[in-house]
Amino acid sequence: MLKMVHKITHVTVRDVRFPTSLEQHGSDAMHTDPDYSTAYVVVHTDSGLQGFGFTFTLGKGTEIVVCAVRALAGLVVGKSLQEIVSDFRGFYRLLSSDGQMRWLGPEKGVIHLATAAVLNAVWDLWARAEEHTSPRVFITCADCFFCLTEDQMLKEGYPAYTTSCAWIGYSDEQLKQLCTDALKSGWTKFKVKVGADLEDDTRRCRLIRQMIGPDKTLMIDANQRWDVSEAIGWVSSLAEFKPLWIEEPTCPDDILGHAAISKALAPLGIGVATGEQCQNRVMFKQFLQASALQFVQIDSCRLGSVNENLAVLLMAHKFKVPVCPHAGGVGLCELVQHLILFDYICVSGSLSNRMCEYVDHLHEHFTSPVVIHDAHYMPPKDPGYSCEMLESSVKKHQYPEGDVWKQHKNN
Ligand SMILES: C[C@H](O)[C@@H](O)CC(=O)C(=O)O
Ligand SMILES: [Mg+2]
Repeated sequence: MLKMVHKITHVTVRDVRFPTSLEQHGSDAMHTDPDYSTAYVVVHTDSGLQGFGFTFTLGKGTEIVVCAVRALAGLVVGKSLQEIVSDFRGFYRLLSSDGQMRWLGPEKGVIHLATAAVLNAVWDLWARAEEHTSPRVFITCADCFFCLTEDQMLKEGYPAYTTSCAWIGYSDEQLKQLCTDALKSGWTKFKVKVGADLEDDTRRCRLIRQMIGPDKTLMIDANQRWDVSEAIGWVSSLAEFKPLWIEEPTCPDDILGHAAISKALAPLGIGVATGEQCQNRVMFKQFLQASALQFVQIDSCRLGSVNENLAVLLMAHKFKVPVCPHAGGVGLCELVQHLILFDYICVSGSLSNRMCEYVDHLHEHFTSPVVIHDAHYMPPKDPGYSCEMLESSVKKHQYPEGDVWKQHKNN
């Protein structure tokens, strides 16, 4: 129950970019020079309470999302938090179904990323107003509270896998060193980027499988590089390394293509995972209906914030398909940990074949960074949705005027 009304007075948005491409962090077969970035939103209220939110992008293009957030801001200013949360579905529709702006989507692309950024900030505001972490707010909303599973999360955390060892632009030496370090820190599940060159993929997968041994888990991620038949052939060639899944084997919109790949790879024991570029819940519904994926990868900033992610969690549960969220980028781990805890505590109650991605970059820029212990996400403790960035980091990385970018231009 909200103690105050919290009327939204204005919304600010900034283009914040990190030059991750310089060291090839985040690189894959399709995104060879990603600069991890956010369109960073602050929702200001008359009570002084603020909500922080963002969506994730790869550098160029963030300015377009910033424009879209500005266009949506008019729908938010003047509303009170109380009004919003008493009909959150109505508020979601207001943002996603504006008579003129919905032509830009609907519920896909830049306008949907902007919707996610604004709604993430509103969820953060709500959780702060309730002085809870977001899972607690979701749990309250869902009217369910399973002490056992919650206690287990507090003690053990939620299982994670790492993608940080094997970005496609990393050398074999780097891969070996990072994998050695990760094994020492207790990681048991590893994702390798593939898809540009089969010989390289074979060498890198062999290297990592040799290092982690036969019992640890390996996943591969092609980031949409192939067509359907190429995907089947390429992944079959890598089957000897026993990947649990092939992620984004082909165009993320090709639902029937994913179904064909799933069918072809099932006898090899390899599942298909996708979702980080799945536009909305309607597409997820069809992926599930067509048995086109075996692992659902929700994304806290691609879908329309918590609202749409909750819908996908429920559908995945109905279809008995495990959810293994996409995270990483900048801030995605911070947000998605809330969603996955909610999924375990209130929806699935299962850890079977489930794990959340973790990427070890840029957490130091957040006021409440994720806590990883023994390859598990430990539940967040600070009130909010963990979206707030350090003001000093925002100023330094704001594009193009931040010191980091001024310096970059001069080099
Ligand atoms: C461009 C991003 O780094 C992308 O490669 C991330 C991704 O596919 C993943 O984390 O999975
Ligand atoms: Mg991926």
